[in-house]
Amino acid sequence: MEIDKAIKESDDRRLKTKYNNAIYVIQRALALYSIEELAFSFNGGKDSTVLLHLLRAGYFLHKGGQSCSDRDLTSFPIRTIYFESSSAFPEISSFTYDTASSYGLQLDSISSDFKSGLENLLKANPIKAIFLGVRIGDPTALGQEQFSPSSPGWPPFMRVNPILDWSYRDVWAFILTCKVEYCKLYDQGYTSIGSVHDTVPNSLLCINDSSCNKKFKPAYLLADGRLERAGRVKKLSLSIPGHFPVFGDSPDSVDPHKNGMLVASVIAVGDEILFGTVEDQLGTSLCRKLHSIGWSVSQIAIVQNDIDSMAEEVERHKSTNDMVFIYGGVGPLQSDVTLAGVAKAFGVRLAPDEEFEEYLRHLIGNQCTGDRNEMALLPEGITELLHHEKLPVPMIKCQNVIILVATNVAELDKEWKCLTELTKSYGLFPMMEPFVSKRLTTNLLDVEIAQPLSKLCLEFPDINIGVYRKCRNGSLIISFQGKKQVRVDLAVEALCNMFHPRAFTEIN
Ligand SMILES: Cc1cc2nc3c(=O)[nH]c(=O)nc-3n(C[C@H](O)[C@H](O)[C@H](O)COP(=O)(O)O)c2cc1C
Ligand SMILES: Nc1ncnc2c1ncn2[C@@H]1O[C@H](COP(=O)(O)OP(=O)(O)OP(=O)(O)O)[C@@H](O)[C@H]1O
Ligand SMILES: [Mg+2]
Repeated sequence: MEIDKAIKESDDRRLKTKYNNAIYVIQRALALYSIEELAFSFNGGKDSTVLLHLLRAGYFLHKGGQSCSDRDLTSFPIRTIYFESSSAFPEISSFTYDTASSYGLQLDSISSDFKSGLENLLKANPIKAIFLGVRIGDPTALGQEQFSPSSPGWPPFMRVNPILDWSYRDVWAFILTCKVEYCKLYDQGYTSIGSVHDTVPNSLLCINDSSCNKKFKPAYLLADGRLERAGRVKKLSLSIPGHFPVFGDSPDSVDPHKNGMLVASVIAVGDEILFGTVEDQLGTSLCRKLHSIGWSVSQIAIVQNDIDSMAEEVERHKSTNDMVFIYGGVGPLQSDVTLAGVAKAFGVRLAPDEEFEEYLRHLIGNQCTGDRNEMALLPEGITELLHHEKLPVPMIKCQNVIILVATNVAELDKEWKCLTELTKSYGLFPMMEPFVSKRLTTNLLDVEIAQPLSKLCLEFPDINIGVYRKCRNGSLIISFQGKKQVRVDLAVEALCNMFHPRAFTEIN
């Protein structure tokens, strides 16, 4: 069997381990179910292409056919299902059909949606388990194991995921080592393929030539596999945390989300802040930075070094804010609970991350007394590492939660600069229209201005009007913050018109 031979002859130890594990899962499935009870979900994508070859190898080895050649396997007995769609790329469809015919697959093309297609399939056939090319990191892989029953509400079958623990790099290592054919779209910059409506070439592979024509490098050259879905076109939607809207023009409500405003929150982690031993300066600095890119901040929370408290806080913040920034509690100490708290909030495990381990290897070399693998544990399937050449360790992004490693303001300044540069290249989060502000000072009493200000707030819901004083008996300072200069000016003018001409003085 050529595949098995190619892997055995390769000196890529990691690939051999991944291959052996996948073959083990396939052989378990072949032992547990009869051939008629199994199906393979194939759609011509790179992951299902890898799975096809693993299944052929696994079936072969299961049959004890070590000495057979590829050509002996002219037909493959596991029923193959393809959910055909009119919005699939023609290259994907034709690759699927061509591959099916080259490898003698019994292809069932299903033109209904996944759920009803599966219902009919299961009614008409004794199928009990379906092989899928799902990998950790795919949005649909959350919470799945190598054998996972279908979700509630889906027809009952076992999902078998032999390549669940494979990374993007592993997939390409397999394809290139075994020299198997793949859909040509992957040579044109596509790195993960959905429908024609939601997939474009991955801009991280773009090469601009002298004639300004866009060209793309092949998918296997993508350096950071976590960004394989960067070519999936995002569906913008208002009011959903983590989904970034385009800034709206007509603010008409006090809810910042409804105003098209993006809202962040900040979580500081550390008993030392709560003991009062250490003064938190990063929170204030971060608010200022977020404000400078037009984001509003809903809350700064300080959390003790405790996984459950951390998880509860993250869970609350991530569902009500577009972005959550966390600092503190990252490292190898027993008090460093941030990553475990984030993993718990998302309901995923902490798992060793090969790439993060590589960073640690460079950073701490042989000084590590514990298992570096254990130190490189990150929330599984939801983590992106945000590398920047100026940072020794990447920042960590888990969906709409960004974990910063800064421990003081100077480090935060540097990290923020890197973050905004990365944002410009990869669109981590949008830079919004900056706020404009005006401040007035007055010797009027708070009881005198309380009512007029309440009225003003109702009249200008798009302007944040705040009042504070620097000492109990000092003058009042009134601040106006908004996105449109003309609205801020109008609010200021409206307030001034309610009192005598010299009641307010503008300050910087
Ligand atoms: C054979 C098969 C079985 C599936 N089983 C489930 C399931 O049990 N639960 C579920 O939520 N989605 C299931 N899905 C849907 C996938 O999780 C996912 O939505 C789909 O593969 C790709 O989705 P997209 O085209 O919306 O990106 C299944 C899909 C296929 C092809
Ligand atoms: N239309 C479909 N028909 C049959 N199986 C499908 C279909 N869409 C998805 N699948 C199954 O779900 C798996 C995961 O889909 P996913 O899109 O993540 O991977 P892929 O299509 O193989 O590769 P890529 O990530 O490059 O698109 C596939 O490997 C395949 O097993
Ligand atoms: Mg796909």
